[in-house]
Parts: sequence; structure tokens; C-alpha cells
Amino acid sequence: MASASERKPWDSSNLRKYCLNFEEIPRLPFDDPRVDELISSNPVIIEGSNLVKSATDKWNLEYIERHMGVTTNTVYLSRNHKFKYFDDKKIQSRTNPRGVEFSPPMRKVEMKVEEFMKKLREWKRGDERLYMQQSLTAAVGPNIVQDFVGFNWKWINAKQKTHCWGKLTSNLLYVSMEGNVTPCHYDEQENFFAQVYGYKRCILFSPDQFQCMYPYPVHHPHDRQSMVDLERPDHTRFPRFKDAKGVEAVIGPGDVLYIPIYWWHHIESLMRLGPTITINFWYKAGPTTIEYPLKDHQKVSIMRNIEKMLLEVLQDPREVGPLLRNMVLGRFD
Ligand SMILES: CCC[C@@H](CC(=O)O)C(=O)C(=O)O
Ligand SMILES: [Zn+2]
Repeated sequence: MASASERKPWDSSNLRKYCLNFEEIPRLPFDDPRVDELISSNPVIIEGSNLVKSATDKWNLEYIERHMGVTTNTVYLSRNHKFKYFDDKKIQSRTNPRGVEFSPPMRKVEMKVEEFMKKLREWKRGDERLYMQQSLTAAVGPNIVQDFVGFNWKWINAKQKTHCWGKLTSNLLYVSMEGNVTPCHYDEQENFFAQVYGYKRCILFSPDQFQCMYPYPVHHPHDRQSMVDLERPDHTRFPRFKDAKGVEAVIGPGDVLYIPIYWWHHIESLMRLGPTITINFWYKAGPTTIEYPLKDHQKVSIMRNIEKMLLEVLQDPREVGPLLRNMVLGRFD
């Protein structure tokens, strides 16, 4: 029988079940030279960086409640466990080629931290789930500001420099209920995803899996999100999804997961293991060097620009699909 210190804090009963199997994301000590070899083209979990040690040493829900400050925080509410992002600037009925109004799968409210924590404590089955996703700014309480200043900026600034990333655009604080899921999507920024409290399962797919992931059209409110429901994939509509090759890991306090720009990621707070706290560090991409053959994420960017240009000239998004179909079907096989 493993001792308490060796006993894993979680097991497969805390994980949701999916139809795919995943390889493991590599884990490396922060000072291992292979970390920099992997970064910018592969995800990696970096151990022992102390990136957010000033937080992992102290932060839990009680500390956040006491020190988050008096400003309101962005909280998403969902009727189920999925928190699927949508761009409300893209919600116009005409951009829905199936002609139905877009019904947002979750709603955004502004909430004081005390109210958020109270709702978490009193939550019962059937209630809307909650997920706080708040940008860390100087408006938070002084203790949190002090902890933020205490992050290992020397280490992460050196990473930003080594990999020629652009500027740090934001640090988001995520306080999630157990079992919450952020469905599969990609972002257009580099991401250091620092786990502070609790355990999250991260499933990632490379940009070269584009044809298996079926992203929504760029003009759709769910732009950058996969149309495939990982829990109940529609293999008729999305036949190539069964061939998707992904990697996964469960990260815990002190782990930093590097999520490369344009990499698909599905993130779930483990079930029945309590709330989780994460801080992410989003960086603008570095300068694009054009070398042939182009990288897969560069082709995703090209496809995005083609869709945007077509919408610009066609005006009606319902004409984008037919024009692309007419352009390629039977002509490039
Ligand atoms: C709003 C999404 C937050 C996060 C996923 C998660 O931790 O639930 C993520 O996707 C990212 O940091 O890019
Ligand atoms: Zn993301």
C-alpha cells in the first residue's frame, strides 16, 4: 500500500471518459536544457520553476476571498459543466448559416468575490455552475499584488526572451468548481499555464490535427472552438475526429504547462476533487519567420485570413462555404 506521500491525490475515477486515448505530455525539471528545445513547438510540463510559488504557498479559496479586493470579478455561469467561450461581438443572426439564433451556452456576470465564494459554498446539483475568470490587475487587494510581484519573473522573463515572444498581454486568475470543463479550443497567444491549487487535466492537440478538430467558421461566435463534443462526438458529421492524436497530463500545484500558440486544448478540473486555482501568462507571438515548408500553425493562420477576406467581400457568411466548396471540389484531388 503506497504511503500517504506516495499515494496519488487522484485516480482515473476523477477523470471524464472519452473515446480517444492520449499520449503523455513530457514533464521536465525547470533547469533541464530540453525544456527550451521543446518550447515553441511542443507542450511541456515544467516542474520546480517556482513561477507562482508565492501563490502556491498561500492561495486557497479562503485566501482569495479575504484578499481579492473590493472590485467585481468576471464570473461565468453555465447550466452544465461546460464553459464554452463565445465572442459576443460575433453574435448576429445572419452569421448563423443554419439560420438559427445563437444561444450562448453560458452567461457572464460581474460578482464580488464574497458573493462568488458564497455561491460556491451553497452550490447544489441543479444550480448553475460557476467559473471565475478574472484578469489580475492592480485593482486586486494588496496581498495578492504582493504575491503577484513575488512570482518568479526572472525565470519567465528569460523564457520570453529566449523564445523571442512578444509582450505579456495578461495574467488571468481562474477559480473553478470541481468538474468544470473548458472545451477544446486554440488561442492565438503563447500560454504559460501555472497551476496554483487543485488538479486539472489538460488534453492538447497539435495544429496539424486541424482536419480532425472541425473548428467553427471564423465569423461564428465560437470561432477558435472545436465543433466536436469530446464527450459525445458526432462521428457522422465529424468523421476524421476518431483519428485525432492528442496528448494529455494532469497538472497540480507548482506545475507549469506550456500551451504553444494555436495548440488545441481541453481543460477540466478533476471531478470530486474540489475547486482549482490557475494563473495563466499569455504572450503575444514572436515575429513570424517565413521558412518553407510552412509550419502547420502558419497554415491555420492563412486559412483564418482567407475566411476573413471572403466574408469581407461576400458580406453574407452563408456564401463563404459554398464558394470554397465550388472552388476546391473536384479540382485539387
Ligand atoms: C478561459 C479559458 C481558461 C483556460 C482553460 C481553463 O483553465 O479552464 C484556457 O483555455 C487558457 O488559459 O487558454
Ligand atoms: Zn485557452
